Amino acid sequence: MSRPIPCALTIAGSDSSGGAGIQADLKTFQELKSYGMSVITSVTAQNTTGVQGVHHLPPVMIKQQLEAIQADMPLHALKTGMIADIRMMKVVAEAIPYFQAPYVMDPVMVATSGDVLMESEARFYLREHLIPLTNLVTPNIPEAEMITEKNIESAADMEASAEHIVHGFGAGAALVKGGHRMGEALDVLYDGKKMYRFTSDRITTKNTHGTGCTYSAAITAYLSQGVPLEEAVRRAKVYITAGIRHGFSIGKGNGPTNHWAIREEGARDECH
Ligand SMILES: Nc1ncnc2c1ncn2[C@@H]1O[C@H](COP(=O)(O)OP(=O)(O)OP(=O)(O)O)[C@@H](O)[C@H]1O
Ligand SMILES: Cc1ncc(COP(=O)(O)O)c(N)n1
Repeated sequence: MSRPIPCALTIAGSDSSGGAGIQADLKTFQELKSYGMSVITSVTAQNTTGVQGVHHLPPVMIKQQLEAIQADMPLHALKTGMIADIRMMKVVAEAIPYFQAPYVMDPVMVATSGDVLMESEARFYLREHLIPLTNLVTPNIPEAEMITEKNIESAADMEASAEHIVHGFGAGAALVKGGHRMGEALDVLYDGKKMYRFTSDRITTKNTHGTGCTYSAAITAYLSQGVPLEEAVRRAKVYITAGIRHGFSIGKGNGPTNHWAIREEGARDECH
């Protein structure tokens, strides 16, 4: 019998410049050979310099998109990115259990440019109602600090934060990303039993628009193919590191990562 086609879904905002959000996720799914689907939460007018405008879709339209997929499409893993307010989060929280597929949450709060992408009071809803539904949450350091209300200054603090997100808030696993620290690019994964560290050399570049979206989309793609969590993160780290290394100097601000970079680099394993 032939294997089913791996199907992955992103529930996120649209980035008109194509480097982050829905566009980054679909490019990543495609590159990693999972069939990509999308539920759009908000449309942003955005480029490499920042976010110029945001239009939120009515929650009923988000619900309709989710129902359209539930009614007809197979699904093997899903992720969420930008979900700006509580009304949208409620619709998503109701839908997730019906998919019965691994759920990866990128808790998008603020863009690289500093623009706010989630209402501040929504973070409590996200923490109480969405995090317990996840198989994996992928906060960067400021997001992990926001969730746990504790400062992170060291690698040990990152590990404590990942444990807190799992045991304190009910995430299936937590990947705390160190892109915002100096030194090597260290991420820590805690799966409820074991702690793992993933590191790569820090690349000097300003082209990091969409790194978090792309990384979580790569993890989702691998999970949709049945790859176990730790291995999915390991492979996704290789993918995002290549993407950052070959990022595009386009636009006047922070350029996007390169979603096909892994083809240039081959399967070189760059993370340890
Ligand atoms: N300059 C860099 N060199 C190498 N790896 C990096 C660099 N910046 C970020 N990373 C890696 O990219 C991945 C995304 O991490 P990051 O902390 O940037 O997420 P994020 O802040 O959510 O991303 P975004 O920029 O989309 O908000 C992590 O694996 C991180 O270690
Ligand atoms: C629609 C959308 N979703 C997510 C991000 C975060 O990505 P980044 O932090 O790299 O700007 C973004 N800028 N836009």
